[in-house]
Amino acid sequence: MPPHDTIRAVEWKDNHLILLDQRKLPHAEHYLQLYSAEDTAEAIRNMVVRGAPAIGIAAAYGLLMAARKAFKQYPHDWRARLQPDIEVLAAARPTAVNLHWALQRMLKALDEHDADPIHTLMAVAQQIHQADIEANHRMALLGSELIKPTHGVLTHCNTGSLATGGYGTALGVIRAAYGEGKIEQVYADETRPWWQGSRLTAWELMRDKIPTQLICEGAAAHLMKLGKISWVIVGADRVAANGDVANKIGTYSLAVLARFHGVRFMVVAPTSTIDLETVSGEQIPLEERSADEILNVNQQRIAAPQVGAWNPAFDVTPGKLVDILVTEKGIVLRPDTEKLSTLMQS
Ligand SMILES: CSC[C@@H](O)[C@@H](O)C(=O)COP(=O)(O)O
Repeated sequence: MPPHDTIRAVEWKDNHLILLDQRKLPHAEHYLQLYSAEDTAEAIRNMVVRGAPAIGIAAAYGLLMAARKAFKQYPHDWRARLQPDIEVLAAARPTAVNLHWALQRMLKALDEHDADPIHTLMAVAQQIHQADIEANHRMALLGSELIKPTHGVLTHCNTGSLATGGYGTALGVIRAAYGEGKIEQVYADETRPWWQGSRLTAWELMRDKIPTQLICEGAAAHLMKLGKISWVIVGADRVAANGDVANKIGTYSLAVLARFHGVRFMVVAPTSTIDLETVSGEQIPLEERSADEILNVNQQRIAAPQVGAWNPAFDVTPGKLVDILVTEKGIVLRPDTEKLSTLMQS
């Protein structure tokens, strides 16, 4: 197996959850051991674990730990006792629908198989985890097939092994296409303010020895104008029924720039990220995080005294700016309500 397959940001071992602390990368590879839903929710909120599929997987294991505890302490009314933990997990971050999708899948399985609930939850959590890894590999093949040999591609945020069960969504496509000799150079946005590009994507790509250059988000238009890239390839935190895509702040700017410059725009996301109950991007809850993330770098204030900051963590790219959506069930050109509903029924 190639080295990138060995990174696991989320692991279940000896009945507890192990998370690679992504706040410390790339300087330290430090793993946290978690034993409760509260600690899991806190780890999701604080970005120990991040990326839509990875937080869904972590939440599933969080719910499993909560159920085991409730079942032991309150054998008669353990389901009711579980409710606060479900709510804490669901509220950890608002935008990635994978979190809610994973919790719903766990609860549905409980309703359908109440004979051995803990065993059922364990099996479903592990299945969610494994299915995500398989979906990544499938999407990598499908996405890579679309790429003709090119000088460069641009990606945003981190969508690799760290953001998923393993391998990655957009980064999985980039890995596969690079492996097939179709990409010479990856450009990665540094992704302010949390530096997912500089700290995480660059770390993953350097481990795989894939030629990568970081750019400031502000350099993207110039990069496109110079003809250095033919694709922008990104992930998603939620795809609404009409094809609108919520993803890391800055994704929308890239989509607008790409259309203007004749660069193609690919979104790579498993079907666990598609939310047919959310009609359009306008209804997607977009997380806003603390102004401190912008005002400070490494806990040191860099902004002038007294100035404030607005820190939206996600934006919405209209579906009409998406050239191709790649899912594990297949690809969708210019996603819209009809195409996504057909895809989800397939
Ligand atoms: C496969 S990850 C897709 C998205 O979750 C990713 O692009 C992203 O925006 C992550 O944001 P983050 O705030 O780091 O959780």
